[in-house]
Amino acid sequence: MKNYNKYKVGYFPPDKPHNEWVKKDHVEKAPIWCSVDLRDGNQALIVPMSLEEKVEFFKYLVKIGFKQIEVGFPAASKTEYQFLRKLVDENLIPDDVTVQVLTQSRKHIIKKTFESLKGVKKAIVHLYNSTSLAQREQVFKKEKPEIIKIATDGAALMKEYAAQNPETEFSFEYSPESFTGTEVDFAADICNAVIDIWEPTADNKVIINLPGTVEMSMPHVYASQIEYMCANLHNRENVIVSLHPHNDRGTAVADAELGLLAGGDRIEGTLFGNGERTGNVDVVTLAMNMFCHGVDPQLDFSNMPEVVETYEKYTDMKVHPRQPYGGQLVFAAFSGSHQDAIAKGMRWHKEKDLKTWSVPYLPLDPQDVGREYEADVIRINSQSGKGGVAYILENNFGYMIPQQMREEIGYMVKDISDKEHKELTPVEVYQAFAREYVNVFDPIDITDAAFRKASDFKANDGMIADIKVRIAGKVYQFEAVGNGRLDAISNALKMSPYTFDYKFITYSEHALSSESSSKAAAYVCIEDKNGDVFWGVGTHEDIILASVNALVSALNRQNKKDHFVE
Ligand SMILES: CC(=O)SCCNC(=O)CCNC(=O)[C@H](O)C(C)(C)COP(=O)(O)OP(=O)(O)OC[C@H]1O[C@@H](n2cnc3c(N)ncnc32)[C@H](O)[C@@H]1OP(=O)(O)O
Ligand SMILES: CC(C)C(=O)C(=O)O
Ligand SMILES: [Mg+2]
Repeated sequence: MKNYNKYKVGYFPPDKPHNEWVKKDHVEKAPIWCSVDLRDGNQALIVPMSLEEKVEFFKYLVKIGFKQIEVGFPAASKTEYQFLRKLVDENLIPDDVTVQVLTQSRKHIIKKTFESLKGVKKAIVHLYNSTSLAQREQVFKKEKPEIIKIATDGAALMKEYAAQNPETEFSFEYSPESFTGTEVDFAADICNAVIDIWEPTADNKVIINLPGTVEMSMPHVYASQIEYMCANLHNRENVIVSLHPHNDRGTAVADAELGLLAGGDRIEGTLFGNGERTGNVDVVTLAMNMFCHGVDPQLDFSNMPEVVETYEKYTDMKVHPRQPYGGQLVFAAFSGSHQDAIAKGMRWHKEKDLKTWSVPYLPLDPQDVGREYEADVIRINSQSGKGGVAYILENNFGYMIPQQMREEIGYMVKDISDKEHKELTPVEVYQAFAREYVNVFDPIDITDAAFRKASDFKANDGMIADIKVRIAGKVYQFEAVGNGRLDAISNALKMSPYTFDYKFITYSEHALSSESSSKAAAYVCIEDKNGDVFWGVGTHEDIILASVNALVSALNRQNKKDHFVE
């Protein structure tokens, strides 16, 4: 590709990173979560949310469990301002939730921001100014001390306004915006200058937010920057280090996870990663990654379909079908070997009554996020296999297909999908199976069967079958003896003028639990003299008649109509 040499690394990692965090292998506790859906997410929408939409989305974020929510940039627009006023005036902010607002470090904007907060019980005021080399040179055209002054002037002003509004419990947050393109020692200097003005205490900590405003490096570099900041911030014990990764390189989640290992305490992100350009870090993925490591994320995504629906409704964005945890297809297995392993894994878990989850190919139990095994997991197309088809027939329709029969049904079903070039629904799978194997009564149909004990028969369970059978349109009556009812029927059928060349290979039966509790299903396999096998399935309220139907189905599959042409 041309022009690669137009680019160079634009970040400044610490000279001697300790990278101690590498020794940890997972995030051990939930961070403080702050949703920025209503601010960073909203400012990136083609049409930002209306006031009513923001109110509804706010309520939903509260329902999920966010305790800190950045509700907007009140100085930006009337809607933003009025939205905050509505939350305050109509008492819509629960006592355990703190709203956060963003402000540039400019006098009139800070003033307006504090006005918008009048009467609120608790609030985080979030101040930012850009600190990167590129922004200093190209946008602000200022040297480092002047950039520090922008931050400290704003910080001092915020302290004044807060003092004038003692009815509100204010917390302060500062972001060296464009942190990832800022020399780490300068980032520490500017943050420390702000911290020194705010003088945090154990009762009133400040938040230093270190944004990956533009994601510029590999995640371990961002984490080493976070480690450096944690080691060099003044009054660290009274500072909450917050991370705000964006996803320009597609690794925001990794930035956040490694950043937490490196000392971060708090995460700012959005549902499904909505936000500027490629988005903010996806809080759903982050939280669910913790969940799948056995850590309570302190956010509730147990009804993921509802989360997706709500997100799509208010942002007018779509959740990608392969979006981790939330996408429509993230639990779906179309391919045969995956289906086989999942079906066996699910059975294993059920039989062993396991308390921890380890089903192959399913890192998460779909039911834990409100998804269903039947509809979401095993799906059938031309890549599917016998295990998947058998799973569908058993779990959706109650047919426990014998092992030896599965491969034949698997190929029959996937051939249909291949020919029609489409996914088959469970009902279509069942219909194909039923059409081909179950109660096939043409050209042979036993219309009447009666049994009586054969008193002179040597075997204890000797039976006589008296059957009426229609074969290719003609009706016959035969009577024969056998060592059981099915054997007697088979022998009676062999009395017909047509040659039926077969021997029994296998027979099995079970109650059909899902279709009807009073029905039974029977499976018969017969083999001709060439070694070709024919399966048939029978269902009936009477288990004996189910087995008769299975035999007749197998015979009909062996002997098509042309067999009976005289
Ligand atoms: C990474 C982020 O997401 S940061 C948040 C970004 N979000 C938004 O900007 C959405 C809301 N913003 C707005 O509605 C508007 O930008 C407002 C109302 C805040 C300000 O509007 P305006 O003053 O008309 O315009 P604008 O934001 O372009 O201001 C640019 C000026 O502010 C300065 N400026 C920009 N950001 C900051 C900052 N954080 N602190 C101090 N000054 C700043 C610029 O250097 C520029 O200065 P100049 O006038 O001397 O050239
Ligand atoms: C305002 C800041 C925190 C921001 O959104 C960013 O840097 O991405
Ligand atoms: Mg951002």
